[in-house]
Amino acid sequence: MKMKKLLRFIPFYKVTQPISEVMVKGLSMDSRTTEPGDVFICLRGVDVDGHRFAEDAVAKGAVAVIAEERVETSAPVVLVNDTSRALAMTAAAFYDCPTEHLHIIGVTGTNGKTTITYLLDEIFQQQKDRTGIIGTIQVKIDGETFPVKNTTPDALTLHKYFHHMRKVKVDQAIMEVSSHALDQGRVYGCDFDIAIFTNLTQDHLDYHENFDDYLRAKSLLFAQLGNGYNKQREKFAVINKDSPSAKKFIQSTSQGLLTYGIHEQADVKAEEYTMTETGTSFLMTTPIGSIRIESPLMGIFSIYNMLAAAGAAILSGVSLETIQRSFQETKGVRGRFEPVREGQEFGVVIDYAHTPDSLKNVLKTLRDLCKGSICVVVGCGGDRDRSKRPLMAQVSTEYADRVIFTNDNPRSENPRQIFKDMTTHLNGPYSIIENREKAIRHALVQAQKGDVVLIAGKGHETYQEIKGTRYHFDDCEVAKSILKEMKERPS
Ligand SMILES: CC(=O)N[C@H]1[C@@H](OP(=O)(O)OP(=O)(O)OC[C@H]2O[C@@H](n3ccc(=O)[nH]c3=O)[C@H](O)[C@@H]2O)O[C@H](CO)[C@@H](O)[C@@H]1O[C@H](C)C(=O)N[C@@H](C)C(=O)N[C@H](CCC(=O)O)C(=O)O
Ligand SMILES: Nc1ncnc2c1ncn2[C@@H]1O[C@H](COP(=O)(O)OP(=O)(O)OP(=O)(O)O)[C@@H](O)[C@H]1O
Ligand SMILES: N[C@H](CCC[C@H](N)C(=O)O)C(=O)O
Ligand SMILES: [Mg+2]
Repeated sequence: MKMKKLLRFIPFYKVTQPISEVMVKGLSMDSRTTEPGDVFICLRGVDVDGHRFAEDAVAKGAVAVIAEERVETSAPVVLVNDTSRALAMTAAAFYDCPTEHLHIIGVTGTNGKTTITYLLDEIFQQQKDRTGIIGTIQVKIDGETFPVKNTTPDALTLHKYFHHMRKVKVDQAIMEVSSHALDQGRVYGCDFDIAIFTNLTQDHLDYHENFDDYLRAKSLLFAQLGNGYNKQREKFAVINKDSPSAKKFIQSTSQGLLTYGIHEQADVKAEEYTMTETGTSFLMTTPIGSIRIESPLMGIFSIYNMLAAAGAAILSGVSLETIQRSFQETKGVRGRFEPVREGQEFGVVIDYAHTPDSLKNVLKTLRDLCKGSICVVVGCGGDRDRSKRPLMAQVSTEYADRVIFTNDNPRSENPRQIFKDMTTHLNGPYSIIENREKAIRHALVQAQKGDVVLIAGKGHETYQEIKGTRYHFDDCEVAKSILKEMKERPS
């Protein structure tokens, strides 16, 4: 592709050398993986400034550099005012604007994003649509899976996946949009057709300065709705009306609106809901009619997730009967309220709750269902929001009968410091067993008939990151093997 064509969506830029003869084979934002013929884009990162690596990239064969300031290099430099946006715009140009041709649903909010994307995946697959999912667990395009580094990939990787989705004729692209991604412009220029807001509670205050900044980042998805290249299709925001932040999200968009909720007046609403040990039941009222939903998914938070998914599905033309069937047959999502059954007389649940609000929701749900006592095994991630640690610890002692604090992913931090942050002002009994396997074993061995053990925080994760190394660790696998051992050698 000609350099000029690559730059066609960037409204104005300056060049240090003529670029009319420059031919581009690819794009790179990382000098460590730059290949001959690439254009290197210098991003101002959270940790380092990519401008420092322009020369390295050119030495590796980059034919031009896109930067915000002059950099010492023999290759032509294109000067722009914002390289994050330039990355998104050149990625769109290079991959021939895939988002313009795809029907894309974006989901944002503190909790529920992964679950909603999988609920939508199941709904669309009921009607034999081809789907593409991008999110925390993996990228899955028409059944083919790819591992992920981030919940929302950088703009370049994202456009590669969108391009692939277009090639394999995906009907519905469904993706999670994190606040980091919105703040860093990873989805800038993506032409979302539907944007879903789940809820906003505390998380990521290590990255965002305060709650308002976190809210502002999340609301960018709605503020940017309709800014894409395709003006033909109507865009919609799907908003949880029961969230205290609903009004701010509604105000941030000028596009179509569909609301959902349980308590407030909303377009898609759950009424007459009941919970049992086998799931949830409610009457779902919608602009196209009412239908009874029976689902194996547990907890009020699951009803919210179903309402959000139903809202987006209705806007995408799916019938209520298809939605009903899908919610009834759902397999749930890996690591989200996932039961582990090895014939034991007590319940074991694996859940990805790693925020105060999600932990509270899951524990409250268990409290409503469990006749015995509840034991929680939980920790807090290192190099992440420190201020959520005491809150998660407090929720644990408040809603569980037995509390075992253990390692999550300590990352570069000393686990003792994490436990200290969790427990300094904590009332109520708890124990600390640093080794996660030992903590799970302790909880399972102590459990009595009718009790429930909740293993929280890591859900689907298959690793534990300690001091820069990722060791294989899978809560479900560990719990299963201990339960099997207990069955074979009862004490
Ligand atoms: C803190 C954070 O968000 N970091 C993200 C960010 O990286 P960064 O800005 O720190 O990059 P950097 O290391 O400073 O480098 C700046 C630039 O220099 C380049 N570079 C760097 C070194 C070098 O030798 N050569 C070189 O060219 C880099 O490629 C980059 O372009 O941009 C990268 C590309 O998009 C992300 O992969 C990376 O995510 C890291 C791995 C991360 O852990 N992020 C988490 C916090 C995150 O984003 N989480 C959300 C989900 C949260 C949730 O919902 O719970 C997510 O979407 O995953
Ligand atoms: N609607 C909801 N409201 C509150 N908590 C929820 C909701 N849905 C799920 N949860 C809780 O949050 C946990 C994470 O759910 P899920 O993975 O769907 O969220 P996410 O937004 O994708 O999280 P992440 O930001 O880590 O990717 C679940 O395991 C459950 O405990
Ligand atoms: N997307 C979240 C996941 C947290 C999961 C938890 N297990 C942890 O490692 O803190 C984050 O990166 O903050
Ligand atoms: Mg997720």
